[in-house]
Amino acid sequence: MTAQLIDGKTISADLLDRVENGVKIRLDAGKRAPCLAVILVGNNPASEVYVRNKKRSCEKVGITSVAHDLPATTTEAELLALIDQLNARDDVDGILVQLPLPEHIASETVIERIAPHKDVDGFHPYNMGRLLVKMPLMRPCTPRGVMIMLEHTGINVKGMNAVVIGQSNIVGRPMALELLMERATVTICHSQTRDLPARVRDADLVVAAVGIPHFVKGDWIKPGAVVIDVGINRLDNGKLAGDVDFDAARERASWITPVPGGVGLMTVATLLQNTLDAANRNA
Ligand SMILES: Nc1nc(=O)c2c([nH]1)NC[C@@H]1CN(c3ccc(C(=O)N[C@@H](CCC(=O)O)C(=O)O)cc3)C=[N+]21
Repeated sequence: MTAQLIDGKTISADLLDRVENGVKIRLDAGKRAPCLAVILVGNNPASEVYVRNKKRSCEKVGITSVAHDLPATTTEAELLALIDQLNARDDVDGILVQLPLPEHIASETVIERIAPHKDVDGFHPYNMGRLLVKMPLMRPCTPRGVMIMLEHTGINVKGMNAVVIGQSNIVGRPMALELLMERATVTICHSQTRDLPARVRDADLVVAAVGIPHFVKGDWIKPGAVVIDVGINRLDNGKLAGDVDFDAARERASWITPVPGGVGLMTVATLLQNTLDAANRNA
């Protein structure tokens, strides 16, 4: 069996069209365009690329983006003061602080400072807690994007054995909560999990979010399983690789996401959906 591709390009383009439409509906109703503030501290080249992509996607759908590019020497107090200003502005709907931050800044402190209703990343403990109790407000972009991909593909996770590999705050944990909300039987695996291959072999749905290229081997995949690859790993040859050994996994899975062209594109599109949702709730 060769898996069918879950195509992030098509599905994210579809989502961006829906967001663009949502923006038009606001404008027709005499409301202003949604506005996203993007804060970048320092000059991590990967972060600069991501932030540029976010800006370009905003333009495409008619969302206003305001860039705050700060030097690497910015103090935590200065960053917190900027967030306070943006929190207080009625014309800013979403605030995104690009991660990772320089080491002298505590990202937990920064994330907690963002007003929860402007936290378009969904990383604030308030928003994580809302997801935990099945009252989601702002949902983390990557897991929400994965759920949109599954729905678009017609995959119903109810009753599936879902294995999430990775327990991070930004992907693994909220991914598990999203799948649980749709009544999958969810297992979160991590670096201390015993016999990970055995866990994966039992999975109808695998979400790989480890950050190690080709970490998940093809022969771990149960025949017919759905494979979602969240990994974005830059190899020495400059190419991008996922966390899954794609070529081998593809021979066993029923559906699989490619890298690039998979989940990453959904993350950005979902960020814009979150920004539109925030604007519609706020003003
Ligand atoms: N506050 C914050 N929010 C984030 O959402 C956030 C962040 N910080 N820091 C960095 C990570 C990474 N991230 C990606 C977004 C899009 C692609 C993406 O579009 N990938 C494409 C193209 C990749 C390429 O060609 O470079 C693809 O997979 O096909 C990847 C990774 C968001 N992040």
